[in-house]
Amino acid sequence: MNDSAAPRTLFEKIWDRHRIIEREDEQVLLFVDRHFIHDGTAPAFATLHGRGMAPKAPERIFATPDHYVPTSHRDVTAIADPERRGMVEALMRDTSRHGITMFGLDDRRQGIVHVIGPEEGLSQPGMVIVCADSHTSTHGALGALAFGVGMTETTHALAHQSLWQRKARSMRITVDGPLGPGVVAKDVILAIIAKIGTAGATGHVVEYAGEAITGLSMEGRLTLCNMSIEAGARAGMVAPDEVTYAYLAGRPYSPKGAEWDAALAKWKALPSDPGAVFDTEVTLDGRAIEPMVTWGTSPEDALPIGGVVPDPADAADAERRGAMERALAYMGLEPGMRLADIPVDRVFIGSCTNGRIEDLRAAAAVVAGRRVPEQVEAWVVPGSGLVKEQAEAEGLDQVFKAAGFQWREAGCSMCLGTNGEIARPQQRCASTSNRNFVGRQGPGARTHLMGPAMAAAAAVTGRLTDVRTLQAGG
Ligand SMILES: CC(C)[C@H](C(=O)O)[C@@H](O)C(=O)O
Ligand code: SF4
Repeated sequence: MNDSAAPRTLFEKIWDRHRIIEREDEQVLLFVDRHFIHDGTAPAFATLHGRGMAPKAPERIFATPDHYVPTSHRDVTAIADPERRGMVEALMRDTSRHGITMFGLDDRRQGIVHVIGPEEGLSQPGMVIVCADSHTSTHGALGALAFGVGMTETTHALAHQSLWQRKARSMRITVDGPLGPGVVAKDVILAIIAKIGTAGATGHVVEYAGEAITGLSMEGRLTLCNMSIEAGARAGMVAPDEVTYAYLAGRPYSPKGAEWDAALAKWKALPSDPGAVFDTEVTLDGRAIEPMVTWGTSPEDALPIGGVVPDPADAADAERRGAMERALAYMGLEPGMRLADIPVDRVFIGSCTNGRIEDLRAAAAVVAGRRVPEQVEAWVVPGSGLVKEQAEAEGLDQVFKAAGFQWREAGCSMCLGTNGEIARPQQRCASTSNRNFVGRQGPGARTHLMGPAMAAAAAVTGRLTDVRTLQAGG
């Protein structure tokens, strides 16, 4: 406990509460409240078993298969590729051997690990949360310190329910508001990364603040924190507030009754104190943010949809010019082309960035009464089985299917394509995921990142489109 009077940040408060011991080299052993695992975690269990060890606190570990699962069916034994089937089966074996809660393919709660943690109420304010996955930053939206770890650290976390960490620097990104009509969390985070770059937050834990942030729903905050890692941050977080508490109330693993009241009292003490000092401060004007799309092969290659493909000749230096030239060659784009003239072949609405119910509602609102042109293949992949169920209860699946979309089962799917669901070489995909790297959605596949309503607009027009032109007409 640290009761010192010096004002502290949210990050510092969580850090102080979880320190066990500190080494001479300043590494701190941190207690881990929650450990999420997915179907890529088998190597950590293999190491553990090789040493004759077992997880220390199986009740703090929660598992779901997401990266290797098909979204065309739910039958593990029918996964044709033996390696992919093996990854899912390994998770089933490892979790059942150690009594770890598993949301398997036969469970309606299965889904992308970063969707189901918040959805189940497992991710809570003030927690330290880890997972062998870079987008663990997502859970910071609840006011937790959540970060991705490698396989060695995962093994350590399984064995000891703690982790050696060096304290990161703190950064506050303040986005003043309000946001304009049609501008969503995805646009905010793409605008932030376009401004500070993919290394802009390296070595930092980011706290997002300002009217544009506090005005976001919990789902918007999850989208925002999800992509913190694309700015190089160790973690991203939003201070817990009434939005957070309303989201968590009544979720399956949220505290109940007197425990809820006690938790709430603790959570309310978490937000950064007035006068708390951050190592780095960044400010953006939320009113100036417009619907964004990426044109290149890095999340920082993002521009407002009203813009044109940039000219490498205008680059600040030779290195940037080279990178832009390579990106444009890969993307098959010419400088000066209007972004809104770029045709798409595929549309992917899903992922841990934008596969939640509000994302599907926003997309369906644009799709309703419209049709996907024949040459476009459009998919909706709900982030979890419960998101899918909710969407179906609201009739959203019918809206998508009537427009010509495929309505799929939950998983990572085309975000990364480790389950085999990829775009073909040179196919251009409007995608609500978080990475547009070379080959990310398949060898030679070209990814344009954007928000869910923007992806829906691309689906029904067959090209990148300013969604506001469709929304204005109702
Ligand atoms: C497979 C996994 C380790 C990886 C990650 O760490 O993020 C994946 O989820 C991704 O999005 O690229
Ligand atoms: S949806 Fe994409 S970004 Fe998220 S965990 Fe899966 S592969 Fe990674």
